[in-house]
Parts: sequence; structure tokens; C-alpha cells
Amino acid sequence: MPDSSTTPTTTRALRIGVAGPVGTGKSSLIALLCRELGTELSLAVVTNDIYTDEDARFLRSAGVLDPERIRAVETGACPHTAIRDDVTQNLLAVEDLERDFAPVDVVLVESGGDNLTATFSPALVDAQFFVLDVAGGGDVARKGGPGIGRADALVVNKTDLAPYVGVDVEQMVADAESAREGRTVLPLSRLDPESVARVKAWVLHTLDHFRSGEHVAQDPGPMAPHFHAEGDEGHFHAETGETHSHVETGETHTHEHAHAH
Ligand SMILES: Nc1nc2c(ncn2[C@@H]2O[C@H](COP(=O)(O)OP(=O)(O)OP(=O)(O)O)[C@@H](O)[C@H]2O)c(=O)[nH]1
Repeated sequence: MPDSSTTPTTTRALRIGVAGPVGTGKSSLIALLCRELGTELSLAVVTNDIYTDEDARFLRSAGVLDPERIRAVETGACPHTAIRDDVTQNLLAVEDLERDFAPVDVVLVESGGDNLTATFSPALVDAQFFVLDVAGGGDVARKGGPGIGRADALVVNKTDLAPYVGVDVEQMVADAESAREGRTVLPLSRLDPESVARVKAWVLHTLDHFRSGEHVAQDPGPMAPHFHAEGDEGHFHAETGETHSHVETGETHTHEHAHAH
């Protein structure tokens, strides 16, 4: 029998997903959270890229966290699949980090840059950010979709760029708040310390709720039907109601649903 007083116990960390369109600042948000929270919390990061470990390398080179605590999942396919339909690779990476660096307080999981509709399965993360930026246009927040509408927190990033791209940040935030029926909207610029402090406070507040058992993982819902190439008819998932297609990647796998119940 192992001596339980010396056997490290693996604590289940709060798992937070970061999704959003390409280039809106998902890696930058994770770097910022590591910088802001890395001294008071034990953190780890999982990145998702289709064919590379570029995001993991960016974060390691940012020097914000012990590089060993940053692991890359190479999805090899449509990036949303690994965070929504078959989360096995990501769950294994998260659990490995939780075990190797026990106790871990928060694991941040970055989705591969995708279109507007990717969301995390609640089987993988307890809470999720969806990241937009002002450079994508002030209208984006009104356009809706599961991530914009129902992610736990919507970040409207790069507000410092608003004057250069003709976006009224207050209006964009107001539109987002009404599209989200009052769910959290966090305007953010890394140049604005107050906005950084609000994002940090949101994570700490969510961690408190998670630890006290008050936090319940919400499912923003599946992504909308989508196609990747002309003539690709896609296939329909009865369980999720998704139509899904992989002509672009030539992918032929079946989806194993790894939802926790
Ligand atoms: N001006 C400004 N630029 C920012 C801010 N946050 C991020 N950026 C820049 O936006 C660009 C994209 O940021 P990333 O963090 O790489 O975006 P991403 O969403 O991870 O990108 P993918 O992984 O390719 O989907 C980089 O050049 C960042 O430096 C911000 O607050 N203000």
C-alpha cells in the first residue's frame, strides 16, 4: 500500500477554454492571464493547432510560464472537432498536466483559430471565453452564434485599435450585452490595465465559484452547420444536430463522443 501521506493527490483544476476567430488574440489573452495570475495560482496551458505547435511555441517564448506546463495538441483536422466532438486528445493533455504539476488551479485550453462558431464541449472545459476583436468590425457582436451568444464571457479585444478601425467600443459592447441577454462582456486591451484587471477578476471569481461548487458548466450549443468546400455535402450528427464536413482535410475519421454525463 502506498503511504497516502506522501502520495501526491491530483486535484481537478478549473478548466477554461479560449475560443474565437483567427487572430483575435486568444494566445495573447492566455499569455496575459499567465502573467497576471502565474504567481498566485498554479497554471497550465493546452494549445490546439491543426498541423503545428505554433501557439505553444509562442507561449513558451513569451516566458510567462514554465515551458513544461504548456502542451500542444495537434488536431490534424478541422480544429473545432478536437474541442467539441471528440475531446479525448485534449482531455488526456489536461489530465496529464493536472497530474504532472499537481495541484494545478487552472488549465487554459486554447482552440485552434476557427471561424465564428466553434465552441468547447462542457465535457472538456468548465467555463469558456469567446474572443472577438474590434478589428473584425463593430457588427460582429450582433451577428450572434453560440460562442458570442452563450460563452461564459465574451472578450471584445484590442479596444486600443478602435479609433483606427472606426469602431465605437461602447456601442459594440452594448450590442454584445443585448445579444447575450446580460451575460458577461469584457472589453480588453493589453494597454489598458483596468480592463486587464477586470478579466483577471473574472477568472478569480469563476475559480471561487468552481471551488465552492456553485459553478455549473454551460454548453453554448453546437456550432452551426458548415461546409468547407464546394460539393462537400457533409454529414449530420444525430446527437449534436450538427452538419459537418471534412472535404478540405481529406479526413475520414468517425467521431467518438466523449461527453461526460
Ligand atoms: N493592439 C493590440 N493588439 C493585440 C492585442 N492583443 C493581441 N494583439 C495582437 O493581435 C495579433 C493576434 O494575436 P494572437 O494572440 O496571436 O491571436 P490568436 O487568436 O491566438 O491567433 P490564432 O492562434 O492565429 O488564431 C498579434 O499581433 C497580437 O500582438 C491588444 O490588446 N491590442
